Amino acid sequence: MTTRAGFVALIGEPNAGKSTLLNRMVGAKVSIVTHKVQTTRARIRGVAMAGDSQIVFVDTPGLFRPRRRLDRAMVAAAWGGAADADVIVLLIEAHRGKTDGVETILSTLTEKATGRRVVLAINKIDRVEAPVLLKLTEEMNAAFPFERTFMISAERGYGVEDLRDWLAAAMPESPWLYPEDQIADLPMRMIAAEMTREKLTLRLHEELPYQLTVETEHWEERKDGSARIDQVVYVARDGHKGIVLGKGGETIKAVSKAAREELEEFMGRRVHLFLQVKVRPNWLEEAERYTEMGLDFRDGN
Ligand SMILES: Nc1nc2c(ncn2[C@@H]2O[C@H](COP(=O)(O)OP(=O)(O)OP(=O)(O)O)[C@@H](O)[C@H]2O)c(=O)[nH]1
Repeated sequence: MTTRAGFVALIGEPNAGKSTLLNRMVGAKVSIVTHKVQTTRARIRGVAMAGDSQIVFVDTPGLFRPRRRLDRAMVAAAWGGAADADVIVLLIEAHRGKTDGVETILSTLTEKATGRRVVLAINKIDRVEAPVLLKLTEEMNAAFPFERTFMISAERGYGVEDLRDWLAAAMPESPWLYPEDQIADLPMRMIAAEMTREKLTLRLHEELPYQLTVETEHWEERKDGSARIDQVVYVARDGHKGIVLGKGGETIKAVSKAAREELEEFMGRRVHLFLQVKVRPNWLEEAERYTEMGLDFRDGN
């Protein structure tokens, strides 16, 4: 079996129907959760399986309305995400047509996405007559060389399968990027890890050890409707462990409580959060240090 896997950046103005479309392509559970993510930080919005292809949809938070400095950084990151994607899908609304917002996106695409695979999806076709749709298609294709144009109604499901199948075939040959049994809760796992990381940052400020990462290792749905979440905070050195734990475990306890409260609010149910701090040295850096000392670490000398 030849498997395919890759990244798709779904871009468009707010309200274009991105969440609705993802719902259709990925499955309700994931998108309901990720709808709120639009305004947060997680990059992966959902993973769709189609035949032997795995399509990973990446988020473009705050792409077109940069207000504050943070937003501008996010826009840059979002474009980074779009530019790295195997395919970019621009979603527009049939009845609103080529708005100012769409024109801004088109000029950014022209500037940053030349040579990329970009397709157009005109959504909400249930709201317009055929001639309007044809005129819009012409107008859009005159403005940018889209590889394909899809006409869809995300809400009613028209044309969504065609788009998904096309994307599936457009993915590069590759092993799957995520194990199938993790796909459903992958975005939630990442969001949960981000929340803990944010609480650590808030608490430690500049003391926050570099190379600190948070991973959600285990996620268990309990019969009583609550979730048990186990996370590991990885630090690069033993000394960093003490900083994260704090005196008598004070810091990690406060972080855990704050993260749990935010998760409970986000998920609308009870959460049991367990944090562990582990040292995971940066092997590459270690290897380089050894190499500098004349030892070839990688050969096991
Ligand atoms: N008529 C019609 N309405 C649609 C269609 N697809 C989405 N909508 C509606 O458009 C609105 C916006 O859809 P969302 O999926 O929330 O849009 P979004 O792009 O994710 O919005 P943001 O999260 O704000 O960026 C909702 O009220 C949807 O019900 C469609 O095919 N036809």
